[in-house]
Amino acid sequence: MSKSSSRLALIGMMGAGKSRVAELVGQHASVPAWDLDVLIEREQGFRIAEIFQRRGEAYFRELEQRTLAGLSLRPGPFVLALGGGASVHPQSQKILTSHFAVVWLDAPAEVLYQRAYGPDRPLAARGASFFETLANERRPIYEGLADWRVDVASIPAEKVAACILSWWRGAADA
Ligand SMILES: Nc1ncnc2c1ncn2[C@@H]1O[C@H](COP(=O)(O)OP(=O)(O)O)[C@@H](O)[C@H]1O
Ligand SMILES: O=C(O)C1=C[C@@H](OP(=O)(O)O)[C@@H](O)[C@H](O)C1
Ligand SMILES: [Mg+2]
Repeated sequence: MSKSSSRLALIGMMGAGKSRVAELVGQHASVPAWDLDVLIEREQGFRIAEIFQRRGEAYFRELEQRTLAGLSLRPGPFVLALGGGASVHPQSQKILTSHFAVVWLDAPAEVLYQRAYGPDRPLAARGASFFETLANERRPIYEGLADWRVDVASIPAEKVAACILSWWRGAADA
């Protein structure tokens, strides 16, 4: 791989397992695992749903972009779970393309919705039909950014993490 592969970014729709799998990859590879949403919540002192409610989605998207830009300056190795919408911002796409090995966790929208539905995710709370439309809109973006895609529909998070780690090690050696 021509770009740096010492920073690994997990992208994909809500419910794909990015947060859980990043933790597992971090543990198995003995590298730090960061979660963009957690970093934003810590910095802001509010949960994501509260940030959406108080400041709106556009404000949250700027926070995602700024936080990702900050992380891209940190030396690797580390693994980062993005939020599902964090790879939509054009500036974030540039950062991902130039500073990260990018893995897309993919599954059909129905599967992801079942996993994502709940009060913590304001956009999943808008219902299955909105979720599916959003997933279809974002699909080409994830596809364009990904160095590798993994189908997470019917394999457990532990196995997803093992597959990704093995791919990452291969990418680092390439
Ligand atoms: N491969 C998987 N198979 C089944 N459930 C999973 C898998 N990966 C994650 N989950 C579960 O799905 C939910 C969403 O996972 P999470 O890591 O928060 O996803 P994301 O960060 O992509 O939104 C959690 O309850 C998690 O335990
Ligand atoms: O897809 C999105 O727009 C969002 C995904 C969430 O993260 P996960 O993908 O980790 O659930 C979180 O950033 C926020 O609720 C918005
Ligand atoms: Mg997450």
